[in-house]
Amino acid sequence: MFTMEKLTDQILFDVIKPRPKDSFKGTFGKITLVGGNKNFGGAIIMASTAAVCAGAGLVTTCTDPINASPLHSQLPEAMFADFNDDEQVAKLVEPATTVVVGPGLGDDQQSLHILKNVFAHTSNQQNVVIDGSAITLMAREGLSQPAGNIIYTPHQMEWQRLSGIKIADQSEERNKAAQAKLGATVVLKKHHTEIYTDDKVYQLTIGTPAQAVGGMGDTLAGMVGGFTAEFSQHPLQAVLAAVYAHSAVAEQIAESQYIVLPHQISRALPTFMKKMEKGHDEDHIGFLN
Ligand SMILES: NC(=O)C1=CN([C@@H]2O[C@H](COP(=O)(O)OP(=O)(O)OC[C@H]3O[C@@H](n4cnc5c(N)ncnc54)[C@H](O)[C@@H]3O)[C@@H](O)[C@H]2O)[C@@H](O)CC1
Ligand SMILES: Nc1ncnc2c1ncn2[C@@H]1O[C@H](COP(=O)(O)OP(=O)(O)O)[C@@H](O)[C@H]1O
Ligand SMILES: [Mg+2]
Repeated sequence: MFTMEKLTDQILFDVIKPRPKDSFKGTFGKITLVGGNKNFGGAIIMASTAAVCAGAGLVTTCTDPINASPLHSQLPEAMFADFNDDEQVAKLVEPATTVVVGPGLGDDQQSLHILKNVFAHTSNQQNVVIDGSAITLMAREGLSQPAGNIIYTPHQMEWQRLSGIKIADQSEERNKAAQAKLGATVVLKKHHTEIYTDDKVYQLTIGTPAQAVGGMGDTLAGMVGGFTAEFSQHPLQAVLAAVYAHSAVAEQIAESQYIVLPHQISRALPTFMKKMEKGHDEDHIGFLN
């Protein structure tokens, strides 16, 4: 059987490198995020903020039009599209390095229609991060997995819905078997998140209950999206680094705060990543200091 490999900060140094001088925004990937219905606009805004702050080159957010102004007031770097416009969404999904679908999408008929449209336009060259409502809808409606390098980011209940394994029965063996059936990467979120891949199972050994705040997973989905778009040569490493960085930054913030607001992680990322690009030689004790 597989033994879990514990993730260390080495994954950050492996993935986060100085940017090449001869580069432009296109070098760092295009990401299209789809989600945020009338009630859950915050979820897709948090995911988009994470993607921008993680360094994705071009970020487009497909969401309910009611969220356009809040999105732009929080995050002028992101472009907006109406998620009800099937043709426009298709045009934004097709060329993306990474697609993130699900944060705040909701689970009604409109949400399902939007999800099916996204799934119809992904391709195998892309990373497709499937989170939140998109996982719940896939499970409920029995949707087939779309084309792409698929990365699911379920919490334990979403994983129960998708895999059929009850939370109490979610052992490493059962989870691995379910992952193999899907042929996708599964980031099973909980205290000490586990990442199931074709070859190995990884475990996060950092992270804090100060992260138990709504929007924390939406932020992770945006970071996973941002990292896979930006560090697209090594998508699996990028996923692992995003998961590690998310909790490493949270732990630092939690040293002086009782809870961590998800957007604070995103806003701390540019400074955090600057420290990481210098590699192991530098004194990196206290990532945010
Ligand atoms: N500001 C916003 O707009 C927010 C929107 N959100 C969106 O709301 C939608 C529904 O997601 P939810 O996760 O809230 O609801 P779900 O109904 O999908 O999952 C929550 C249920 O799962 C159970 N559960 C068991 N183990 C759990 C675990 N380890 N972590 C979390 N829940 C666990 C909970 O008790 C609860 O019954 C998603 O699209 C999500 O992205 C949430 O992210 C909250 C913030
Ligand atoms: N007690 C905890 N310890 C460590 N991490 C936690 C804890 N509680 C929640 N988290 C993290 O917070 C995130 C919650 O994700 P999720 O439930 O999808 O949130 P949301 O959908 O509200 O954004 C996951 O990354 C999870 O690992
Ligand atoms: Mg979630």
